[in-house]
Amino acid sequence: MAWSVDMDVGADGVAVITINNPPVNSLAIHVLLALKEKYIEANARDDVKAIVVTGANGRFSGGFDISQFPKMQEGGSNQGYLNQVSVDLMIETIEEAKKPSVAAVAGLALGGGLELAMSCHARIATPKAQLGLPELQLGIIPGFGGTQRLPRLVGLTKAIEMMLLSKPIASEEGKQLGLVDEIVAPNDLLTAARQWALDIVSGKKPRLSSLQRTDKLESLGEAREIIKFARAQVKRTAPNLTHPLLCLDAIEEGVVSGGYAGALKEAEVFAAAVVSDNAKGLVNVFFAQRATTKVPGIAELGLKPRKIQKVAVVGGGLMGSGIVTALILSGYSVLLKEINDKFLQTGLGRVKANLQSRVKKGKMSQEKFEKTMSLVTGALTYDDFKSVDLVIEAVIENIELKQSIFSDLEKNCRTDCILSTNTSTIDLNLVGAKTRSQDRIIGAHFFSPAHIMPLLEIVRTDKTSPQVIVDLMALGKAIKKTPVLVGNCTGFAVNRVFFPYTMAALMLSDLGVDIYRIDNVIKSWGMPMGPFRLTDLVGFGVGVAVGAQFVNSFPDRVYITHLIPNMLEAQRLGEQNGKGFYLYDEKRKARPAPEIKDIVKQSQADAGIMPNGKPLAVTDQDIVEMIMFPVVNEACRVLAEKIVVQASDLDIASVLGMGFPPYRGGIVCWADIVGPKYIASRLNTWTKAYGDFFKPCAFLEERAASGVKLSAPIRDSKSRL
Ligand SMILES: C[C@H](O)CC(=O)SCCNC(=O)CCNC(=O)[C@H](O)C(C)(C)COP(=O)(O)OP(=O)(O)OC[C@H]1O[C@@H](n2cnc3c(N)ncnc32)[C@H](O)[C@@H]1OP(=O)(O)O
Repeated sequence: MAWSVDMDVGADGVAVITINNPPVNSLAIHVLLALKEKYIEANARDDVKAIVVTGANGRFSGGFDISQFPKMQEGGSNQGYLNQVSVDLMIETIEEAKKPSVAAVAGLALGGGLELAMSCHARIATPKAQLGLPELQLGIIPGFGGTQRLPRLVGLTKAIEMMLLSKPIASEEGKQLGLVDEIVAPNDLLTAARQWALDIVSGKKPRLSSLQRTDKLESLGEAREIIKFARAQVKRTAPNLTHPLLCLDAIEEGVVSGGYAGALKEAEVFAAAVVSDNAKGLVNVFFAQRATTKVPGIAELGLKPRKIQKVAVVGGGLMGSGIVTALILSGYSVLLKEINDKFLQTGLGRVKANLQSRVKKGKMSQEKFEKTMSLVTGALTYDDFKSVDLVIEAVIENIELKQSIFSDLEKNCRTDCILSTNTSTIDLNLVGAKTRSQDRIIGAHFFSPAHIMPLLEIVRTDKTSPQVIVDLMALGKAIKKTPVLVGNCTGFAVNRVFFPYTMAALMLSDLGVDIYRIDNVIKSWGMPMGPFRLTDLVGFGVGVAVGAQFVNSFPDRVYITHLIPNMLEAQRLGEQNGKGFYLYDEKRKARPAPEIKDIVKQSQADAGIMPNGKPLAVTDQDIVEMIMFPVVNEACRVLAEKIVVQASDLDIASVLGMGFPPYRGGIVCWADIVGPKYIASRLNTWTKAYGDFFKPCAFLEERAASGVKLSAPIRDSKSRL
């Protein structure tokens, strides 16, 4: 896209420099260099008294151009001028220039954008501007002086909060804190900024250099305490992350040794953070999230999503009521259909309870609750289905039942109505087998609880029309989900890729490794819960049913254990009845269940796979690898079969669907960082010792041998999509 940095010198002697780099006026290196050039020119020109810097099209700047990070992270380009921006541009060219600068901020001033504004001698903003330093969410730290100037403008406590939480603030709060000097209407922005700049020249307003200020900083002793407290918080809440601590190091250096020394420290730690694995992971997640709707073969068609106004949900169980909740929360009218009044009332009750929990938490007013609830209408027949644009079927996983519902839907809905199913296991071609509407049949696979989990797998068959895909993708976005398009196979993308997660853990238990140790290690590594705690949450009944699907579909690579059936036999159903691998109190807090020792021992004896009958000795790293590498292996199969259109889809799906730690970048990104060669060699070793469950697939072996990343596109295999 065309970019420019333009300068316009007015008769009043103010040079207005405008950054124009759509869509968010990001500060790519070439943009920063052009900005520097304009500043040098403005400072040299006799007809310029002061400078105003602003962004085109109502946005100041979204910060440094994030798309330039991956190349640096792969070593394809060094950081070059990026490391000099803080001193060379922000300090020497802008802040210390003889002519004053004022930032005219509309829309966004994030990251490097806000850092540029803070290098100016004043900031004028529009009421809706958003100001923040969200760099930490990308695994990096502010690198253009933000760690120094923000504490000097708003005080240490608030600055640390804004940085550690990557949380922007609006103009009004900025004004109260001292980050913004004046708020004006958008039409007055440039006039007000020009005037402020001239007032600095004439001495009516002070010329303030943020880096030199100390008036907002706490005393040294107090500042050290605040930083110490923040460090302890980071270590407790994000023990696997180092960049928040690096950020605090830079802040502390500035508080102790002055802003300039702090800026030098910041540049040093910024350079290290940019190439860290956490930054690689989080930057990957940033782009992966935005790439899911750019589907090759569909995006080029230029189809516009049709308007969906009314949706019918068939089935008011846990999933159905969660889906209804997600829809009405985004303002959709919904018909909830059940087979009898009792089930209908239960379903509506669940929707009500979902919303009431928001009211209780203060996230929703009573008035909004009533308005939202009024969007759902109950139905016991298909009489009103002619009025709906989309149906989401969410009944139990029974093929005959789904087939009969879909043939009813075909009879009762308009011919342009989209017919979707929330099935997580059944082949979509079977679901629609008794209809002639295959082109408008599609999977809408929500994750439980559907009104909370952010992922929506959109499953297409080879007959689903592109228009229907575009429509459902748009609906997904409208209800604040990240829609990921996947192909039709057992478990689709997420459940399929993660089925070895539990199986590997079960094998480790049969090998003699303590289940609570396994869960603790996996949790410390970054998953929200270990495989045994997850099994309890999902429930043993569901676990057995889903497990059977995988055993049927992929018999070459399953591990079958007696542990799960034995637990079921002992009436341990998981969270559902308060006892599984853990015991649960009324608040659902889990604690180990010593009484399962015998069940575990029995399973170990039945399996008979412990080396020489003794428990396997493993390190924590072995545990992580023996559980996560089989997951990588299955991800490779999903890539090879083109169940997803791009590796980044699997990354974001693993993060949003399974809670894979985003700072590890998603399953494929992480595997590329660890190295396919290492992963394949470990899997081969375990295959020899424990069988084909671990056997690396052809795709993984091939990529390991060729040195090509797993995430690199596949060129020659037949698509399943
Ligand atoms: C040295 C410095 O300290 C380092 C830095 O400045 S690092 C950058 C710090 N800035 C950020 O983290 C902001 C990141 N961006 C965002 O949070 C959001 O994109 C936003 C709030 C700016 C806009 O959100 P929204 O309007 O919903 O649009 P969104 O879809 O996210 O972005 C629009 C497009 O701009 C791109 N974009 C957004 N910010 C970008 C950035 N800083 N660099 C490059 N591209 C960016 C997105 O990738 C997207 O591209 P696409 O249309 O091709 O997918």
